[in-house]
Amino acid sequence: MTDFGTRLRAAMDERGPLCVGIDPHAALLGRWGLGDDVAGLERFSRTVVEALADQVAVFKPQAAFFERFGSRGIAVLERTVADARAAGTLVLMDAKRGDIGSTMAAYAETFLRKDSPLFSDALTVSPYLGYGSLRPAVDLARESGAGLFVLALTSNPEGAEVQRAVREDGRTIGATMLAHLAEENAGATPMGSFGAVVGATLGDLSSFDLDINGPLLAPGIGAQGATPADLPAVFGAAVRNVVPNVSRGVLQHGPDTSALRSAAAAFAEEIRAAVAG
Ligand SMILES: O=c1ccn([C@@H]2O[C@H](COP(=O)(O)O)[C@@H](O)[C@H]2O)c(=O)[nH]1
Repeated sequence: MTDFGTRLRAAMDERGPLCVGIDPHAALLGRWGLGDDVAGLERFSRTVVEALADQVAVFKPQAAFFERFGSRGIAVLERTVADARAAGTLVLMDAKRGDIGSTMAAYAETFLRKDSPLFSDALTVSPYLGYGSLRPAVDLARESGAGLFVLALTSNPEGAEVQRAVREDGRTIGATMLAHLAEENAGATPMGSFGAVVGATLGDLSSFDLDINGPLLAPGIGAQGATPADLPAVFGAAVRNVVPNVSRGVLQHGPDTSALRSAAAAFAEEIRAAVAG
């Protein structure tokens, strides 16, 4: 399979970079007139995929909202991933896995082994057991043509306590993660498969080197207060590699398919205008 960085760049060029989250919050299920149950979960996820698959580069299912229903929720997640991929849209599984290396290998098998029912084009991972603990996921992603998004500078205010902590060598933890990713992506064209999560909510990030030759997933637009117009100021020259994520900001317009499509199209247009400068 062509590597994830190449497939993502092609999708971004063709459809624009918007990533829509599939986050079936209980409140959203209620707002859509659905039950907070497995049937509601399935209807919600199906509707989002059918409405938006041709319009977005990436879907980002949030695993937590499926896992809370146990094995039947996981089955819905499997079908959602399969439907999205069959429709030609990339799937970034937001499961934020991270553990000691030997356990990380099992998480990697779940989401990054090609014949797994939850195989996804990319996976979010947490490096806070040490970047090296992610090695089994990096290796399997390379083997499978998949990608990773490593939590570097998250969109929530609490993240700063960890990510902006300064190491003995004077670098912050977040900057260190970005440097690891730049190493993974060295020499890749058109860009590498190993991305960073960097919140769109964070204001000026010019003290960080965001030039990792890989994608930057930017959550925080919409419900968390950031807007597409913020992207150039936050990301500077790296804005070309930004994959902006919107979840509730789009999903709140369902279940009406045309309202979902209009909301996604409006975000996509705002992002296009902001990135074009
Ligand atoms: O730093 C991060 C990393 C991940 N997320 C996830 O993105 C979506 C955001 O949802 P909104 O409804 O658009 O706020 C959600 O799944 C988070 O878990 C993040 O927000 N920040």
